Amino acid sequence: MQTINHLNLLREAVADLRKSGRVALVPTMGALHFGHLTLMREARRHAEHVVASIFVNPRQFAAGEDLDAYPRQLAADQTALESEGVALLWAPTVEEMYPAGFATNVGVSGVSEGYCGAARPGHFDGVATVVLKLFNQVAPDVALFGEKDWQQLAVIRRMARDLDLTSPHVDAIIGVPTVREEDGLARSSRNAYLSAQERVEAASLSRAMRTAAAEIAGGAPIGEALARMEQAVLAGGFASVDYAQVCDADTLVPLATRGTGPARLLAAARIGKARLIDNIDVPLG
Ligand SMILES: Nc1ncnc2c1ncn2[C@@H]1O[C@H](COP(=O)(O)OP(=O)(O)OP(=O)(O)O)[C@@H](O)[C@H]1O
Ligand SMILES: CC(C)(CO)[C@@H](O)C(=O)[O-]
Ligand code: BAL
Repeated sequence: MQTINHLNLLREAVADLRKSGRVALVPTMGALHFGHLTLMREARRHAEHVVASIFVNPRQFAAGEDLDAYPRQLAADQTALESEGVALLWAPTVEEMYPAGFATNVGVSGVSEGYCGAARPGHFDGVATVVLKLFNQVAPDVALFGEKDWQQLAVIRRMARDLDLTSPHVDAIIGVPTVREEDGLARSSRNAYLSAQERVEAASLSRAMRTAAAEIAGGAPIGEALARMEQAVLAGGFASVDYAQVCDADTLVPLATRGTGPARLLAAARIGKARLIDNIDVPLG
């Protein structure tokens, strides 16, 4: 596996790969875990060559967030990617991604607003800007993202439709189901912030979400099920719940009552130094 830090070298290397097949892009911020590696494996089912990127994107961290503390472990990540058969790692510096004078911002209205967009001002502009740059830099045939970041996936899909990011750039944005620990906790680089006790308590989020989704599917009023869920998450050891909401799975418009289309329960909650997010399907009753 080649690790590349300069855009001109990236373009040459990707052009070489393209001679012998399709290229899949898997963008990450590093500190790789089994969720990421699942994305790499899935990518290999869609293309002959996998390009992974590792870039801790300053523009998607709001003021006062964990940009400096975010785990960085390039050598271990390289070993893991190599063993997954990744062809090329794109690991630009901040200066390479955002040269002096950089002045463009990509904003996606609607789906970016609310939920994590409300709690993290500017976050999804930062995500959309860097993902559009990554698409232009790599020009992949397909790109893969995790459903763990459901709102992020909705933002990227909206941007791809709106900005005509179709072949030969990106003709497929593929969402990969959330990979979980045995106790249900969604795998996340930020789980590394948890103490041993917080790690045990953190499972209460997905547990309470499963209960709420089942209650709603069984006919319970959404507001009441969410109120019980919040109580359970706080009793389980979380300090606060940023949001807990049932919404239309595609548009993310909040639902007060369960309709007939796909619905998703989205939540974010804080425990210790970590702010964890999760989402699950709300099945039709
Ligand atoms: N548990 C998981 N299952 C499936 N995909 C995942 C999982 N965790 C992360 N991903 C996906 O991997 C890609 C890179 O994510 P990222 O590097 O931010 O990792 P992360 O674990 O989500 O970190 P963070 O703690 O910052 O949320 C994203 O598309 C994300 O949705
Ligand atoms: C998509 C992404 C790599 C953009 O920086 C990031 O938001 C992430 O890791 O989910
Ligand atoms: N996994 C989403 C990236 C972020 O939280 O900034």
